[in-house]
Amino acid sequence: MKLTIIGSGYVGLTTGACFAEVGHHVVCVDNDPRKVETLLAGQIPIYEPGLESLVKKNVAAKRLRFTTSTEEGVDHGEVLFIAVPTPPQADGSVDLSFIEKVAREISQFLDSYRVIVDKSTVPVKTGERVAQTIRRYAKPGVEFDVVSNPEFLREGSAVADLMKPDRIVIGGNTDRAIALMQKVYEPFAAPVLVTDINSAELIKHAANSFLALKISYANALSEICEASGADVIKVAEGIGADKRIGREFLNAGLGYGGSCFPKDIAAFIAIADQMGTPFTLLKEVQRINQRQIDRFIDGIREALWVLKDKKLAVWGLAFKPNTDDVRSSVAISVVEKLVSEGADVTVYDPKAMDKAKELAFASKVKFATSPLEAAAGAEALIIATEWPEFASVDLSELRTTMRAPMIFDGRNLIDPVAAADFGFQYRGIGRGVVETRA
Ligand SMILES: NC(=O)C1=CN([C@@H]2O[C@H](COP(=O)(O)OP(=O)(O)OC[C@H]3O[C@@H](n4cnc5c(N)ncnc54)[C@H](O)[C@@H]3O)[C@@H](O)[C@H]2O)C=CC1
Ligand SMILES: O=C(O)[C@H]1O[C@H](OP(=O)(O)OP(=O)(O)OC[C@H]2O[C@@H](n3ccc(=O)[nH]c3=O)[C@H](O)[C@@H]2O)[C@H](O)[C@@H](O)[C@@H]1O
Repeated sequence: MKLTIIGSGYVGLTTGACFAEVGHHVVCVDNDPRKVETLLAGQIPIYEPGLESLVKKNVAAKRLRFTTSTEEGVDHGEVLFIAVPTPPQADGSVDLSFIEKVAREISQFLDSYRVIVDKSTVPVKTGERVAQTIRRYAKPGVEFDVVSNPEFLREGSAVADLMKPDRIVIGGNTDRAIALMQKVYEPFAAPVLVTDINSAELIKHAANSFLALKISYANALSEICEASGADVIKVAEGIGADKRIGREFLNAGLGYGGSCFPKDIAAFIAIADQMGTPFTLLKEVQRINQRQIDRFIDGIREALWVLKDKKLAVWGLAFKPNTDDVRSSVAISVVEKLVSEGADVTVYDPKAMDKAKELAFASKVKFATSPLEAAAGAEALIIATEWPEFASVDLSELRTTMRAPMIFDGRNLIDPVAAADFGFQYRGIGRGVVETRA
């Protein structure tokens, strides 16, 4: 099929490449000329495992191309996917101006039937607004349908998630549009759930909120574990073994971050308020998430006594491993907090340093080229992102290079007993303080 993706970021580019991989002919549109130039030059603007080879292969096979022209995209695709940003506003509600703009742009070039699919994460009832906008600006009589097809991929495993999704949700109001959407997804051999548009939109916010709720549940447990001397990892294993609960997303840590959970939970709260059905449970989820980072910083301050002029190493800047994405990264919030209290911070991340260097905090920290270089002379090490490379650092070398042996492990990455054996004082999340045994 001929498909168009409007917005070629983390979601649009990966989706476009995966659609091309299963045989569709895909045009990816982006209104950022620099991004399109980069893509046309054969480079990938983001780090996502497996994406570069997929893009190159499908560009070479002439199933994937890039343009800045929405007109070309509308002309090409029988189905037009919208994958533009839906950022938060100050009050938590979504800024839908990118979606509205694309709807107007599409309507300008619409000559014959198209399915216009919202893949961006949007509040319930956005589809109705998109249809209304296109109807208002398009030529009279031109036919189209609007569909909601939320995306559930995770950064860091986006290609795998797209190629083998748990489910595909198609929210549509006409058989014609739903049939075309089923054809798009046929090659993926995944379970398809067909719903009305409003339900599909709600599924996305409800799914992300539930995952965030699971994380906050684990984080709330971590506090009781610390107070009682229990181990949150064992508790998570114990409850997660029940299939009705499941072990995934019960990892206590610094709280959820990234470009999606914080904004989507705020957006769901805002739309529920607007509907007159306040979702107060989610406000508690947010509160626990904030409390987790505050407690972590309190723990560092309590252990180190004074933060001013302390030489600290921070491992990890990305909001999670296997990505270079630093948007709303909790790791960066931790660094900013330490810097604001006068600490002398050196940071290292395997993939996210270039993106981090573009942010305001960058001028106030030093960037190292390896985990051990970051830790050289440090009076404490803070682990903020659970990159596998950090788990394999030689603890004996780490001990030798640091000035004082303290590890604050915000992601429970290091084995506390091993750390203690090598002479460290170790503080994880929900696992108490383990004193040095060396
Ligand atoms: N990043 C993720 O893991 C996931 C994101 N989502 C949702 O997908 C949407 C997009 O997110 P990302 O891909 O992360 O954002 P992104 O910022 O990486 O990409 C969006 C792209 O849209 C382009 N764009 C903006 N306005 C445009 C226009 N008028 N015409 C053409 N291109 C335009 C931007 O230049 C940018 O390249 C958001 O609603 C997000 O919540 C959903 C699932 C996963
Ligand atoms: O809507 C979205 O954009 C996406 O948001 C999340 O994906 P993503 O943000 O890429 O990453 P996650 O793996 O979900 O992690 C989000 C945050 O939660 C944290 N997390 C995750 C799991 C856990 O057990 N504990 C925990 O603290 C991570 O460190 C990270 O900061 C969802 O998992 C995707 O299904 C969804 O499509």
